[in-house]
Amino acid sequence: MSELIKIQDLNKKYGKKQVLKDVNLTLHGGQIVGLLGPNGSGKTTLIKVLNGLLKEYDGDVQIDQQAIGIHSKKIISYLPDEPYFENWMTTSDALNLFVDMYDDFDLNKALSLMERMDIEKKVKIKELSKGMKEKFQLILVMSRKAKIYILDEPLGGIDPAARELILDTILNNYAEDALVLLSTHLIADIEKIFDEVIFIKNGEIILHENSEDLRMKRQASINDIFKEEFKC
Ligand SMILES: Nc1ncnc2c1ncn2[C@@H]1O[C@H](COP(=O)(O)OP(=O)(O)OP(=O)(O)O)[C@@H](O)[C@H]1O
Repeated sequence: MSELIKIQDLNKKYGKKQVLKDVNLTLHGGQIVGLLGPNGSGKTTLIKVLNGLLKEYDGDVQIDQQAIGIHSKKIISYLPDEPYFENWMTTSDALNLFVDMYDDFDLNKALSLMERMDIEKKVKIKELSKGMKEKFQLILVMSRKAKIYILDEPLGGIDPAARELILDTILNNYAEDALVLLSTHLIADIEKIFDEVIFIKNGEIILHENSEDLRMKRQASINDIFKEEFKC
């Protein structure tokens, strides 16, 4: 499968604080990759670099074998950790925005997922609950036919009963050769869908492995291995 993300010697500081240290990482298509680390370990910072939202860093980042720019923006479908809708927007305004912005947006897919998750077509987004907003945002992101999906905490505000539906939405809505990079704290709920996992600690990648190999080697779940590594 093709090399979709290649990071070499990435270092990022906020003021004097080093938040990403010598990050080297190569990720291929056809994989769902879990980006796992405790609060403040650098997950969102790394994700923002990949999405071109943070431009000041040292090192080299290639997306689909090109520098971050117009091409990477086109092929990455990104779910940020905070909702980005304007207060006045209805769900149908947001759908129209995605139709206008992205050639690869599948409106029919979004409408059918909204129906499945009981989200109405003309409701004001600010009147949706936190979890409903997150579901709606995930629907928009997964209804693009992107090469790379980057999902920052997609299960954050979703109730346990709906998590399976969200996982199902992720699993069934990406092309076989696409890459899904997903950060989460809810490892136990989601680990079954990971092909690979990355552990990040104080801005350093301390582990990057195939999840099945890791489980076999350590005879434990990813959740337990994570707890052991981070002693929490
Ligand atoms: N805009 C900023 N200015 C200064 N420091 C920042 C800024 N954003 C993040 N940091 C710091 O960078 C470090 C990494 O933060 P980051 O948000 O990437 O962590 P995270 O792993 O995503 O955490 P969480 O799991 O809590 O979301 C933290 O120490 C944080 O305080």
